Amino acid sequence: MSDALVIGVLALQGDVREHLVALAAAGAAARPVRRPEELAEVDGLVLPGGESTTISKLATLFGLMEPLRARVADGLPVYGTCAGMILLADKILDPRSGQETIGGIDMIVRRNAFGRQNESFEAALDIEGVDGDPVEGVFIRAPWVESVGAAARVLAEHEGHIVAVRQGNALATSFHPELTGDHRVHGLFADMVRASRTRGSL
Ligand SMILES: NC(=O)CC[C@H](N)C(=O)O
Repeated sequence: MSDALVIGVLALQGDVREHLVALAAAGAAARPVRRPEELAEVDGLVLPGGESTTISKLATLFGLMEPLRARVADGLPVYGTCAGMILLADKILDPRSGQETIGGIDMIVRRNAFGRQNESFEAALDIEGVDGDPVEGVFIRAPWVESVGAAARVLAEHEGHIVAVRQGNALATSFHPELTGDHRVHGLFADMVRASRTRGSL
């Protein structure tokens, strides 16, 4: 494997390109992931925003669901935004019938909890692990986290609702930092990937 930090973006549906740009700005070699062979080559993976039911159906169709579960269970650093957060939840409160998740974070997520598309909003958030000014969070039909298990750490809340969580190598946010040009959250994730790779090579 090369020295560059390779971070993939699951590219089945959703705002893939914006994450590729944000990851490159955070110093990673960013590439789309559509096939199991591509998944095998990355040091970390972003699950983008989009429609979680569509992404999960396509992941099953493309033969990616089981490899994704296996790699995440094996400690692959992974970052899910919005629909990606839903995919990382061990449990969804209101799943569509047949909706599956990858899992990885012991949390219960409520889909569309912050309302519909036309109720989208931005909010300034203090996020543990991100220094400096608050991060401008963009919420689009966003989920929130109803509750987390003992192993999961809450990194940010908005109006009393949990909107950022980390458990081990898995990070999830209800909002979309890839849409603002502020790449500090992607930088936090790149640091997680770097740390995990260093540990792995010791
Ligand atoms: N912006 C988003 O990713 C929306 C997520 C969408 N509401 C879902 O359930 O997947």
